[in-house]
Amino acid sequence: MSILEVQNLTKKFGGITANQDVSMTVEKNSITAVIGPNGAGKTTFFNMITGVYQPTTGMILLENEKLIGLKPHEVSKKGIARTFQNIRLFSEMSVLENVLVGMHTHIKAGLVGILFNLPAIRKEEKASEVKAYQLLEYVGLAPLLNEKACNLSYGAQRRLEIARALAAKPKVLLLDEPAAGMNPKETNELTQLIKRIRHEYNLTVILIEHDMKLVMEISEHIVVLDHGEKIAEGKPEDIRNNPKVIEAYLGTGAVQAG
Ligand SMILES: Nc1ncnc2c1ncn2[C@@H]1O[C@H](COP(=O)(O)OP(=O)(O)OP(=O)(O)O)[C@@H](O)[C@H]1O
Repeated sequence: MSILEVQNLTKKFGGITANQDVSMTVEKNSITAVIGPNGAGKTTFFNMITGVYQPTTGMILLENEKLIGLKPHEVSKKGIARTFQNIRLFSEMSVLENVLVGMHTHIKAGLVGILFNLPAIRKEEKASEVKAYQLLEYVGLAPLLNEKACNLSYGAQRRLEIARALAAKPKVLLLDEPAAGMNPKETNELTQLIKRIRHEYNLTVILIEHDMKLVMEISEHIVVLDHGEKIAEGKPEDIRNNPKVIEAYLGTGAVQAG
């Protein structure tokens, strides 16, 4: 059963066509990778799904509901969370506070309740802290809950971003280059974490990633973009041997030459 339908997405920035007529169907509870050379249009594609950019043309449906026209926080409320290529944590805030920020879409307290410190609000805050702590335990960061985010190692910051995204209780989680800058050990831990999250949070995961080992190990479905267009899609074994894909990565003539 599909959860996300992307139909004929095109995005133009003036004379540049960043995405041209890109379609994709994402199965519920699956892991899909979006790959392609630098500048292929991958981040633009994520930005359209998450409401950062509106497509020039095309349609996006989450469980048959249209997402076109929604702002990023509205898309998040519908159930799509993401992490960013360049880590976007609140660096001066604690690890726990960063996760609490991710929960704000689900906290019911109104301004009046917060201002007057009502008991019901205090109870809700306490419950949020417990949930945030559980998420930190899950990603292995509980011992560091009071540490400033900027003091964490690179790999730990990426895991914190994932915990913060999970705090929004998403149905679909988009990860933009989650392994960028990680060493092989951290990448391996991340791979296991993504696999666990998918099962235990009943999530659908879509990731942009340049680390092909991770992509091939983790994905059930791969979509390949080049110059803004989808040039291939399929299972890892099909993509690995697809001449168009090899050519896109290695340059024209590579397939014939190889
Ligand atoms: N806001 C923007 N204004 C103008 N052009 C843009 C904008 N965002 C992206 N582009 C252009 O769209 C094209 C696709 O960029 P995009 O960042 O989506 O590629 P990418 O596949 O994510 O690249 P990378 O792997 O290097 O992150 C590029 O030519 C880029 O310069």
